[in-house]
Amino acid sequence: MFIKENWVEVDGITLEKGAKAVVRSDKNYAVMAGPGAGKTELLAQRASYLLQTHVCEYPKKILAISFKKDAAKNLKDRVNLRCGKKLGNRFESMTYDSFAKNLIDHFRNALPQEYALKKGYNILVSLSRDNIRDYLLNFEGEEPSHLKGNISVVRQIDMKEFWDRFLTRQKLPFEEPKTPNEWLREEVWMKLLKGEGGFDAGVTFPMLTLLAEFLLRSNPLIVKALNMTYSHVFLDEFQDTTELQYELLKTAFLESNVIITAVGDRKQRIMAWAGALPDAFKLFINDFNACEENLVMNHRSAPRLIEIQRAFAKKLKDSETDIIAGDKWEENDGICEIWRFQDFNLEAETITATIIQLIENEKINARDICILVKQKTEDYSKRIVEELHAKGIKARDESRLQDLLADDLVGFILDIFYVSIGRNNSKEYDRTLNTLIQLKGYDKDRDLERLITLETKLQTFCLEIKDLIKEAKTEEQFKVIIIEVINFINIDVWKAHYPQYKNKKWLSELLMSFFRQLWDEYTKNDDWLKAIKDFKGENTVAIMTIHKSKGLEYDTIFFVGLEDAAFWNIKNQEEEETCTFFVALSRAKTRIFITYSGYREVGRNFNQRTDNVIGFYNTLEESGLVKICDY
Ligand SMILES: Nc1ncnc2c1ncn2[C@@H]1O[C@H](COP(=O)(O)OP(=O)(O)OP(=O)(O)O)[C@@H](O)[C@H]1O
Repeated sequence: MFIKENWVEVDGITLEKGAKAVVRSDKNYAVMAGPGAGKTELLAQRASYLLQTHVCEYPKKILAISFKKDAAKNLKDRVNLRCGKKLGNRFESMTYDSFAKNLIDHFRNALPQEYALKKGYNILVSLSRDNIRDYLLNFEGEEPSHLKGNISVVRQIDMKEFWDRFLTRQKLPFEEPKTPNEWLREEVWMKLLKGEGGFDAGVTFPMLTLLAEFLLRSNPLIVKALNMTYSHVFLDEFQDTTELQYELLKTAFLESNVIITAVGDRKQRIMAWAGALPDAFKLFINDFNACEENLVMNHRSAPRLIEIQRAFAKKLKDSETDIIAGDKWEENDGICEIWRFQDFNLEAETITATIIQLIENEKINARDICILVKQKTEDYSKRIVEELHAKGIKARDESRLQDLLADDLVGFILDIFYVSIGRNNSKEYDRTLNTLIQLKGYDKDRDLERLITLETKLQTFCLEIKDLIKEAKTEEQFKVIIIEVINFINIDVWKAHYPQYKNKKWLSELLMSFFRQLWDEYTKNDDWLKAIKDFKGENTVAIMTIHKSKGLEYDTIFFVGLEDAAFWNIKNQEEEETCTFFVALSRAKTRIFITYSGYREVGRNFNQRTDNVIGFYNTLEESGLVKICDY
């Protein structure tokens, strides 16, 4: 244990002055900092400080809430790295969605009777709007009197708008409905909660967030329990907080002693379409009486790239101007080029040739290269992927696998596989053993005998399945191995530690999806080691949308298709689209290549234009730091 005064940053990291103050603070803080400022590192150091000095006193915990599963996992991993798994056990990192879901799953029975959610409910990703339409067409119940018995009024409601916005617009409980929309909202909610009227019982995450907020508001004892569990709360990417999420946070923590640290960057607010508040920081500072801190470092990008980011920050009327690059860079480091092509075949060939050159000559790992698109990954990257594959370079759309790869159980099973195929002197082995120790609740200093027994068990099991893995040539045999692993790890213990695995349906879908992906890789490679590496995406160029790239960083970024069709809504939401492009720009450490192709088979007209995105080109060119190449 450290005395507060003696604590210094862990692992040789030096934080800038403002960040140091936040790490040691006992006040609510809003930390606003640009890309690469080290917001994740700040949170990891703060967690280490709080846990190592016992400011977060045992058995209290720290709760960290992020938007994406991989961000939550990255933060958890970073904390474990900085202060060890034992202290890291008291750091819970989850997404907003899982925070709401955990509350509901733990306390479902405490929901007011009429809002009781059926056990085994589904999570609805998108509404079956057709379901609502069918429901209305077949409606035989008592029609609302104020609609004068005319259900056709309700049938005219814009279902998309209804589903996207209206369904979760208002806090629970419902008031007496006054309009067709309000009547339909209550009908749909009730049917979904109970799984009646042709609907399966299910809710969307925004509905779950509303329910969780209502649950807390109706049960002060649960709020008290939360406040007794957590002494500190961290909120990542705070600029993207939605109104529903913010209300949940307020109900949970506003009247408590919990100390909140919210970090984010207004310039990276790209979730307005999903309901992000216009200025979440301002609300937080007022409501929670939070102090403000602005960070000035950019540890990620080379100086010339920071300069270009600054031009876009200005466009976004961001006050911060003097961002400082890390000291590993020379003043003139950083490459930004605009590549203009007549057609997308040449674009694919040029990108591929450059990637080969980067890998072979510059020794950049394929994993440190990313192809970014605004949307429709397949449409914009298909030709490039074909070209890369033809040249023997792996590339894949990461979006589908992001959640799977961030899952603890999937990671653990993969590690066991890796160890079993003979890699027992590896970090994977240490990780597997440490996880088992943690799940069993053993103490490394006191439970020596138990530790030896556990390690022997692990080694024996890995030897047993080693032969099974070697012989597995069919899908059935592979399935048997997965079942063996699941039996070995005792899924009930996992469920006790990680509540998300209590949901049977979700768990079986997760395992199925993992099973299919890994088997698919094996059939392609006929080699388990390669299959595991490919599954993890090692030596693979990543392809994703800007939204999926949030929080990530790559040595080199290829942004494909700075064209009107990609930013089709820019006229209506210029600020949000600028933020989105800003996120793309700021993922690059060393280089970013931005492409335009006169002909590309996307959109209505395959001749691509740049009239609406011309402002982006102008800002890039005016920076004087961008080279333009015509092919
Ligand atoms: N104090 C520090 N000293 C040196 N490197 C750092 C420091 N803090 C962070 N880094 C490194 O800088 C990079 C960016 O850090 P991080 O991802 O935490 O930034 P961020 O503020 O979350 O960025 P973004 O908002 O763009 O996602 C990472 O590679 C990280 O390891």
